Amino acid sequence: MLEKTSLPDPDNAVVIRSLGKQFGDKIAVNGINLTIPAGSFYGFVGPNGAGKTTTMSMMTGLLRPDHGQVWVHGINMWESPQQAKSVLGVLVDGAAVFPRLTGTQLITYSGLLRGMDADVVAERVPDLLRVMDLEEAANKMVADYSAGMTKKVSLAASMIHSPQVLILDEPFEAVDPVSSARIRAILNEYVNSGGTVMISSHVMDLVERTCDHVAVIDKGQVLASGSMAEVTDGVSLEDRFVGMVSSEQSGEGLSWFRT
Ligand SMILES: Nc1ncnc2c1ncn2[C@@H]1O[C@H](COP(=O)(O)OP(=O)(O)OP(=O)(O)O)[C@@H](O)[C@H]1O
Repeated sequence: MLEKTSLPDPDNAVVIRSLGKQFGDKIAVNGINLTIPAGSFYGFVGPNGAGKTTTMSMMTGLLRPDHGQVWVHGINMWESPQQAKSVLGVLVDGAAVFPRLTGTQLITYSGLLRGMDADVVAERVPDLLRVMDLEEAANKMVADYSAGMTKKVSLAASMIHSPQVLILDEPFEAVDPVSSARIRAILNEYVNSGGTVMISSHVMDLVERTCDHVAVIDKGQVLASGSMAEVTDGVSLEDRFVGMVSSEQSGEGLSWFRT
């Protein structure tokens, strides 16, 4: 179910063609093609080390690909990075969080660095702190936040400028179920209003319930992509995922791990 190569269409939120990255001998991403339709809630799944973070880092201009191209709403990421990045909100593993800022400062500076009007930023910051349930921690340093709180403040920072496309690497990891449900409701509203969201996750049930499109990758290659119905083809995403990925992997149990 690999997608056909086509010219980038600005109506698509993101188009990726032949994207590749190698670290030493390790081919992390091996010629990925993906098309993310505008207005879709797109899940990106794959086992540990499959190449999700590397792909998302290249899609968002944080990591230069060895080869291949990325267009965001028709703008070439690596030819016009500033223009392409202006339509993106990004949460990617390993990106700097500036732990000595407070939550309020982190979200505020994210908006100001995006060139937003200070009054608009000041209006939006309390809204974001409220929906992320971070009001009480607003004036604490991010260094003192829990893992889930850090995830939520980073997510708020990625949303402050109301971008056209959100690329979120594991946005719900370590986030409690109440916050997770609230954030998903906000992202759903955003998608219903025409925004595009791509999330990576290991929680198949969450991806199946939340996303309308999905891509499965393993060993740096796309195994399947398309609408959720096309990819799952009548079985659960978890069964489909395990079926696809385990047929690629071999391995026996631990014969010595017994009581
Ligand atoms: N900076 C780096 N230097 C060397 N190898 C790297 C680097 N970044 C990633 N890799 C390797 O590239 C492969 C893909 O890693 P990546 O982080 O993209 O996977 P992932 O799908 O996001 O995994 P996970 O689900 O565990 O977060 C892995 O084998 C990883 O060890």
